[in-house]
Amino acid sequence: MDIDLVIDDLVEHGFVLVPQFLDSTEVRGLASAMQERRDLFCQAGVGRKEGHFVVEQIRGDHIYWIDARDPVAAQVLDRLNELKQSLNAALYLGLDELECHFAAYPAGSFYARHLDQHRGEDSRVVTVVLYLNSEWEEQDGGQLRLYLDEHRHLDVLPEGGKLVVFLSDRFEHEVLAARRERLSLTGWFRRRSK
Ligand SMILES: O=C(O)CCC(=O)C(=O)O
Ligand SMILES: [Fe+2]
Repeated sequence: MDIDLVIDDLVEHGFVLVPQFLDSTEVRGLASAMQERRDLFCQAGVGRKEGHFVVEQIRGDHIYWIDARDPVAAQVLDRLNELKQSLNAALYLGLDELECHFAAYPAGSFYARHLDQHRGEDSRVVTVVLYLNSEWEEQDGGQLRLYLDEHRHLDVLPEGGKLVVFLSDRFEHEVLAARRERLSLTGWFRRRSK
């Protein structure tokens, strides 16, 4: 990964794809570590605090919040934190904490169009999504649909090892239904609270 190119792309477009952030061995390792914890996954909800509900018509994934010290994810968290340092050095974003979870979308489930920033709260600055699906084909579906503007969208196939980075307040996006279980690690670099 050429970090300077990644940052140039992010500055120019507000998003960037890194097709091989992890190699296939790393993807399999992380996916099986994730599967070992499947009993601990909870159905994801929408909204925060009192306004937090499970609504399968909006999102059908199951998630597991990753502790920053969790050895299972140590290597990948190190890599993501390197990316954060570079983003801060180049763009003065003041990114601090990385909040992240594993997500498993059962076949047929999806996440309707949304923005990642919670209403009235702008601490999520940059979204990162890392896919953990070995041998994913076009016909498996499950694309991340990123709405670039009113007229254009980009469909990203959730192929293992691919990282998508985008500005959290800029792009509405959705996850299309897949024909197989779809695995990922999703995170947000948050801004230091003032
Ligand atoms: O898995 C993806 O491609 C995106 C997930 C997402 O939008 C989210 O968790 O907020
Ligand atoms: Fe999202």
